[in-house]
Amino acid sequence: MIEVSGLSKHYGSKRAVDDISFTVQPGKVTGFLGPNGAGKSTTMRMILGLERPTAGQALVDGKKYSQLSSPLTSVGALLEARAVHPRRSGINHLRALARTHGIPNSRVDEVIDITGLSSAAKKKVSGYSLGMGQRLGIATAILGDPSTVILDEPVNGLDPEGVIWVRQMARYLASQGKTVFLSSHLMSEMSQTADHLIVIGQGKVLADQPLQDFLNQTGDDQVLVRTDDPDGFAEALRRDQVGVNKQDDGALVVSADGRDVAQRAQSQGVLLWEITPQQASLEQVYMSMTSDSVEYRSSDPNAGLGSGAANSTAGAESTGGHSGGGAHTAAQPEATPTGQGENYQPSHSTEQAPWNQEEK
Ligand SMILES: Nc1ncnc2c1ncn2[C@@H]1O[C@H](COP(=O)(O)OP(=O)(O)OP(=O)(O)O)[C@@H](O)[C@H]1O
Repeated sequence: MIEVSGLSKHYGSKRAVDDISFTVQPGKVTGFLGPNGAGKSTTMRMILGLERPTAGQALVDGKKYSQLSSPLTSVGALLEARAVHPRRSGINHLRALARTHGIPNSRVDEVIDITGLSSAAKKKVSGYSLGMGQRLGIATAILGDPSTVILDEPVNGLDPEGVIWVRQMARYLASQGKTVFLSSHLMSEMSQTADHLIVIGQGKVLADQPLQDFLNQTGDDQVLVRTDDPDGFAEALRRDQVGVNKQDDGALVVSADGRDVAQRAQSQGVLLWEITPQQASLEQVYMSMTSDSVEYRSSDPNAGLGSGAANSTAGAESTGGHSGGGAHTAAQPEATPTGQGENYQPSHSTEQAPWNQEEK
């Protein structure tokens, strides 16, 4: 479990993280969501003892990171900084790390298998693709079979297969009772992975609730209706100043609640044979929630095109980029106490590894 209370981080006058409190529960995937610059990485770095808070504290299983006697077996992390020697092979990187905690080489083989790295394990890390680097990062994070796993933007830049793999891995770890804390600025990804969402914007917590509750925060009521006379009904609605959009298949999406639409249809003598409430997409709810806290905004999608210069104001929803600029790779915090191998207790077998199976 992760407990964050009154946590702040100021860089000069910049409040990167501004008095936030939340708890990340075990047995769930908790998505940590926010636009670029919202404060996600800074928060994660404070949880991992890589950044000193200006105020407040972050505890993992009741202790500050620096107080954990065997960090690798308590909390595993994938951060953005590249912490692997490029000329070292993946397997040697893992073995070296394992030795610091008395973790047997058999566990190294196990995580290589779990993460699908077998064919690349003996190759130098410098030759790894982004996806392979992410797999090695996750192998590093789970090496000590920790009860808490923190992944900062783990799907950034991955191909669809890699994205599905990370998703399955996160869900599997949660199903094993682990605390899984995953950051992303991609709503679509979170909607398929997380059970619980913590949304952050400009260093403040904007929402902390189950995914379903988040989804239920629909803004304006909208219903999809079907009728034999979509054009006539749409015209009548527009005359009454009710917003309506006709879809290619003839369905109408009407900005009103179902009862109102049914009454209007009745008064017009129009037969409706479908009325379906429309749930706002996670994207819509998120965009409206964070619209005031986007640090980098591009109002015109064509802005900068043709100038020959790269547009530096990347939109908050850009899928492949990251304000940090670099690829996300493994960063198990290196400053870890050593020689605590007796704490290592793998809790699960790698047989039938679900993350290596095809998504149904
Ligand atoms: N070392 C630092 N010095 C000064 N400002 C910093 C530093 N680290 C982060 N910031 C600023 O703090 C804010 C939060 O940054 P952070 O990287 O935590 O955001 P984020 O939500 O992880 O964003 P992203 O998705 O772009 O990584 C940003 O405005 C960032 O520019």
